[in-house]
Amino acid sequence: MESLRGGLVVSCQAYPGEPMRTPDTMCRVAQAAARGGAVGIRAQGLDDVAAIRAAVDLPLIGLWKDGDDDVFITPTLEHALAVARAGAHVVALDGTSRPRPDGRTLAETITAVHEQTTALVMADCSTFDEGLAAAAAGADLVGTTLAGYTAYTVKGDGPDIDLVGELARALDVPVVAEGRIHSPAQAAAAITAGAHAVVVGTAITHPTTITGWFADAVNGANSVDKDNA
Ligand SMILES: CC(=O)N[C@H](C=O)[C@@H](O)[C@H](O)[C@H](O)COP(=O)(O)O
Repeated sequence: MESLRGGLVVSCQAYPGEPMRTPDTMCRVAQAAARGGAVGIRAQGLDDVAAIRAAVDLPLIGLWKDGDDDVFITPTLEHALAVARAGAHVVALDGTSRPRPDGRTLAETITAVHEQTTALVMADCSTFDEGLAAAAAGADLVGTTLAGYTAYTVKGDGPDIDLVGELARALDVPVVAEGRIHSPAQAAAAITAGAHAVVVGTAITHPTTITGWFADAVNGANSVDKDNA
């Protein structure tokens, strides 16, 4: 936990069907992030977690996205235990108040992870109240990961820095800023707002999206040129 303080965690994830979705590729992306100054890695899936744990000597936040339910980030206790056994130092799981597929409460899930593994738990939340509830349920870290990704939250273009600040002021446990942090300035703003650590994924590790940002800009400039011609 202390080694994450004030630092950058890089989320290394590829999505189903994408060309980079292999554990070896994600492992190399994580190694590259480590060279760039990441203090931690966040990774999805048991194979990626195991591969990165073996190859990268940094704190590892693991998760397992599974299922079609609203709760899809490490949705059940069995998923959480598997992520811990794959080698994650921290298990990230859905920290919202929505019903979980296995019927367990968040508190029951966190307690069982603590009892059965040595892993810490990061609760991925979407609102201030969920952050408070997750800390009360025993989460070791509270993340803003799901802000804008639940039916009752609004997805802005950028990160929810206000939520980061509100949670950091209210909680004793570390708050992790995560979600739509797309620039170094936004990452710095999250730390200034009180985040213990900042997680950046897409803007560092998802070339398809980054390429799209540049392609859109170039295409936009092309049409302005044509309008002016
Ligand atoms: C909502 C959800 O499923 N978030 C996932 C959580 O692990 C990932 O898809 C994100 O890439 C990650 O949170 C990092 O965020 P960003 O890629 O915006 O920097």
